[in-house]
Amino acid sequence: MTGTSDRNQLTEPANADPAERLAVAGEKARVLVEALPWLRRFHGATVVVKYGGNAMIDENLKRAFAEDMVFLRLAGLHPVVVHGGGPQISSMLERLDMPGEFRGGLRVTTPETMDVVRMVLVGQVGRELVGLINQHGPHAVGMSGEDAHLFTAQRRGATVDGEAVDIGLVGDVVSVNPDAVVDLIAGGRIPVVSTVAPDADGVVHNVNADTAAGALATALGAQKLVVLTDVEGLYTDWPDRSSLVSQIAERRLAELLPTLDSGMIPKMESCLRAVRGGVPQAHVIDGRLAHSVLLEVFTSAGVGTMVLPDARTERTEGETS
Ligand SMILES: Nc1ncnc2c1ncn2[C@@H]1O[C@H](COP(=O)(O)OP(=O)(O)O)[C@@H](O)[C@H]1O
Ligand SMILES: CC(=O)N[C@@H](CCC(=O)OP(=O)(O)O)C(=O)O
Repeated sequence: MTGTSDRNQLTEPANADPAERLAVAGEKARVLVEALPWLRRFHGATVVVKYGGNAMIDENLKRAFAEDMVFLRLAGLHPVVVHGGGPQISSMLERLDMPGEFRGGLRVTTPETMDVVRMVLVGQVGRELVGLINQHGPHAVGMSGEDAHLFTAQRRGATVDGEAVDIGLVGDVVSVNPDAVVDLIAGGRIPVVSTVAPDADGVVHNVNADTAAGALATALGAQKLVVLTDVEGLYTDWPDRSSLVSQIAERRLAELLPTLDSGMIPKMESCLRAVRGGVPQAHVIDGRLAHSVLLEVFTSAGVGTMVLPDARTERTEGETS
């Protein structure tokens, strides 16, 4: 392997002396043993992973992400991938010489834009992820919010400077029928979900992928929601780098939400929705770090920011994964 994944591996120089080789082997064993309690705890658990945006444009990171999903599956967990693709949609719109405006963090979606969103998310980004995962075996099956009533959307607007504005065919998820995802999980597959969704009249809407991931995690009764992004986690006083938090209670996050900038809003709303909906823990982690999902699930220190229900924050001192 090359590039980013290499830098994150424990490498052993070919000419290392025996003492050095023993030290490296000991470190590898320590890392494996550290995973033991987390393997036990999350065996059989459903973990919804939102993969998207800027963490999704590097080829090595994409391959590492696919490896992580297969690793989780083979370790006895049930990963469910919900993917975004904002940058990919924007670059396709640019190639087609079509406007690509965002308002209040959401894409203004005309019927013509919606055709491109659907084509890129379902036909391109979803297919590519499925292909990368399936290089390791017949694991991944792609689907969209349109399949088997998975998501029903309701048109929503955006708020800009306190004013409600119309942004076209953009929806919120108002109901989830997770049966098809549950069937795939029961069959040992890894569902890979693209977030376009029909409204009650069958008109397809563009749904923010963070929002959809939180709704799906709740409907599945997932044990974890993991949202990848392009920063280390949540900063309580962005962009002050000393304000990164490793753990935050639901109530404190709700207070903080109105102060967040647009990119972080749907992610933290999604984590809050999941935790309030019964998901025991939700995480925002750095997708620029190869294998960040494995580090989050299987190491005691974890990575990124963990959102917990208020009742659990005091009990989890020293416990992160
Ligand atoms: N409080 C905050 N903590 C962390 N990041 C923040 C915060 N407020 C705004 N951001 C911005 O949100 C961005 C992540 O959102 P976004 O660009 O939509 O992510 P992605 O492309 O990974 O979906 C970060 O790169 C950062 O610039
Ligand atoms: C309504 C809305 O804004 N939808 C998003 C859907 C994709 C997405 O959410 O992608 P990321 O997770 O990569 O940002 C969009 O059109 O860009």
